[in-house]
Amino acid sequence: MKIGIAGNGKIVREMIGAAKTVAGISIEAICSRAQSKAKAEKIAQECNISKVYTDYQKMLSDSDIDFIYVAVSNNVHYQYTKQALEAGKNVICEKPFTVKASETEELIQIAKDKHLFLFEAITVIYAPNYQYIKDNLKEIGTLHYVHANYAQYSSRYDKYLNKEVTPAFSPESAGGALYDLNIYNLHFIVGIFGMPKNIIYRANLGFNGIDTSGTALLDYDGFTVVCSAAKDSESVSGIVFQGEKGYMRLEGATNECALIRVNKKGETEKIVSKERYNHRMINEFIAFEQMFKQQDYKTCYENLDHSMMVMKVLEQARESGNLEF
Ligand SMILES: NC(=O)C1=CN([C@@H]2O[C@H](COP(=O)(O)OP(=O)(O)OC[C@H]3O[C@@H](n4cnc5c(N)ncnc54)[C@H](OP(=O)(O)O)[C@@H]3O)[C@@H](O)[C@H]2O)C=CC1
Ligand SMILES: O=C1CO[C@H](CO)[C@@H](O)[C@@H]1O
Repeated sequence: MKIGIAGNGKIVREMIGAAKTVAGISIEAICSRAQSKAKAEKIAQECNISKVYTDYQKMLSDSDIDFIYVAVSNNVHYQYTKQALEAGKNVICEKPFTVKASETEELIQIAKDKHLFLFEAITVIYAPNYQYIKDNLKEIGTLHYVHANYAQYSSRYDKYLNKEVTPAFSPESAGGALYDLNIYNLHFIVGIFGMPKNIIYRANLGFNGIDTSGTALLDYDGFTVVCSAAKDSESVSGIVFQGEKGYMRLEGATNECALIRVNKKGETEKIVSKERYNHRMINEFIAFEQMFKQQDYKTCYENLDHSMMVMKVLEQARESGNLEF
């Protein structure tokens, strides 16, 4: 799996560190807009990447590359991914897939038509602890309440308060708490329970109309799920599943899926900590490499069906929260 990276931001360094630990993956090139060439050059130098591009089309015509990792701001995921697929490259696209559900639908169709791999870089669905909860949730009996909360005071929020808007807080870049953090809760919940019957989103809007935090309510048969996320305040993050026979709690940030506590009536607490690597992105890159090596389009396209469902939920939440992008 020979990867060319589009982007030079915070996640790119993390991805390089994680992907480099996976056998079978190499990073061939990095591409940045001309105005930010220096940032890409610095990453290339520090991370030992041999090629730096400032022209995306040139990177797309590089025959040493078979995958593009799209790690630019959310509003340009669609454009970058579409161009890559049309150039015959497989793509790993950062979360959230696109701004609109119809864009994701179109990308999936192009990938299928061209028989290419298309992965959403979403840690959650590749985490062993997510799979554990999915497989074992029935142990706690009939569910009545689920609450997911991912609250992390953003390293960019102080700038935002000083009216310096980074992509993570910009409506033009499709940033905000729903698209940046609550997306992880939605992947987790939709991955387990499927499409909700009804979705509403109530946002706390900042001075530029971005949701700095907010809560989505997802109605399922017999129970409601609360999905909250905050970039403007810190709290205890996690997901609680409450059933008639007990409760299960995923501890910590939803994208980490670090630890599960299972408490069943009359039993001592069970702690589950399935195999984890020292970076949350390693599991997903192992899975991508395996699917590519085994030419496992079936799993890839099943995961795309899941991403598509999440995009529909995300879009309904955005519309219900009156977010202006
Ligand atoms: N999987 C994970 O754990 C994480 C995923 N992410 C995702 O990664 C992506 C990038 O986030 P992050 O690295 O934090 O963002 P940064 O704000 O650090 O970087 C933004 C990147 O987007 C580029 N960019 C911004 N606007 C445009 C544009 N109009 N056209 C082309 N490129 C543009 C910037 O390039 P330039 O320098 O030229 O402006 C820069 O490379 C997001 O989609 C985010 O959701 C982020 C963090 C964690
Ligand atoms: O996806 C993400 C996960 O964590 C980050 C914070 O550390 C977020 O900012 C980010 O966009």
